[in-house]
Amino acid sequence: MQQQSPPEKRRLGESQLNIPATDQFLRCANFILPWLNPQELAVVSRTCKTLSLISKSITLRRSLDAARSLENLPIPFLNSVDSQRYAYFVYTPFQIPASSPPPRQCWEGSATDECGSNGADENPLSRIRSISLPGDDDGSKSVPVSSRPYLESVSERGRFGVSLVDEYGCECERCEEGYCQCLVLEGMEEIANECGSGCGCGSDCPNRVTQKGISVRLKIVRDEKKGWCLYADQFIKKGQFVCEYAGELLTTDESRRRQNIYDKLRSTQSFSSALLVIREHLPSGQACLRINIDATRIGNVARFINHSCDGGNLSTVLLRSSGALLPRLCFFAARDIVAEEELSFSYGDVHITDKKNGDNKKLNCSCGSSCCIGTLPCENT
Ligand SMILES: C[S@@+](CC[C@H](N)C(=O)[O-])C[C@H]1O[C@@H](n2cnc3c(N)ncnc32)[C@H](O)[C@@H]1O
Repeated sequence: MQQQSPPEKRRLGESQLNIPATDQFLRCANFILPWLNPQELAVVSRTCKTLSLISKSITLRRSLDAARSLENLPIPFLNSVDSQRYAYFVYTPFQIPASSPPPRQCWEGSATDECGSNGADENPLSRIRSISLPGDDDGSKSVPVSSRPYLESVSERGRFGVSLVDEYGCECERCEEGYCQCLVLEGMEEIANECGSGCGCGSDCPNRVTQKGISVRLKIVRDEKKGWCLYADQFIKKGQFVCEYAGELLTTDESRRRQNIYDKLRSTQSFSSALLVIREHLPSGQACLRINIDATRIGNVARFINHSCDGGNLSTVLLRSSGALLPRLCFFAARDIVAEEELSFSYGDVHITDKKNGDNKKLNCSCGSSCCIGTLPCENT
């Protein structure tokens, strides 16, 4: 009688058993460790030499790209000041709805290629006259927002985008650079516009400058006084798009709740927050709408842009694209910027005057400009 070959299932099982235990261990470690945060990674690395080596290589690769391959170019961390190799946060190139708790995101070298989903996609917003960026203190800083005819849309850029769509948009098959009805939407004169998901044109439309992601070389450099700072790593021409301020969109109640937590954290440990408040003012001058973007836990490289009392070298533009309901805050070069220059903007011009309660909220400013006031701008959120 002819002997039957063993069933397919059994053969697979046998070949799995043939993988040496060390290989299985390494595969497992390489799969799991990129999902860990720095504290968890440190704990794991103390357990054995192999895990220590894997953790070190993950740390090195993380320091080479803060953007986790989610931008067009890698954005490295450089630190000659202390032992911190990188800042840990979940990366999103776009505004996303608030997420509590923050999702896990695979981060080693190439997040999406090697680890599949990057976690942030598990997470399921006129006229503007001022922006406030509460720092580690309890305050926010108001700055005037300039408006210029630049272009964009969040929703088309992928799964992170907030897709609150209206039906406005051009019907051009191919828009001319700088000329399209989208660039001047009626009743939206205070906000810069660009083509977007409500338009007939495609993603290669020349009037969608900010939809193509970060296209200038940037780096994140550690400073003894200011912490991490965003630097230009190439010449950036005046008017060129640099990046948008991406993070979690919060309700005002939630932004106040988080700011209280951040303030407490700052009083007990070295902690940097990046909660930006954008205020829309009525013609009467009264604030009527605010957009709160928190890049502290989930954000992009804009969270590393520090304050400068002289206004800095970046201008902030509130930008709305056709088809997207909410505007986004985008940074453009306010003048020609040379490589190795720190990127900065003014957090505002409101300073704590309350002598009784204000002192513990005041943060020293180290912008180094000739007009430095000595403390970071702030106001109550
Ligand atoms: C949006 S974060 C900027 C990135 C921050 N340096 C970091 O390490 O994450 C804002 C915080 O950076 C620090 N910072 C910003 N501008 C500064 C300045 N001119 N001088 C000193 N610290 C500054 C403050 O701690 C502030 O609360």
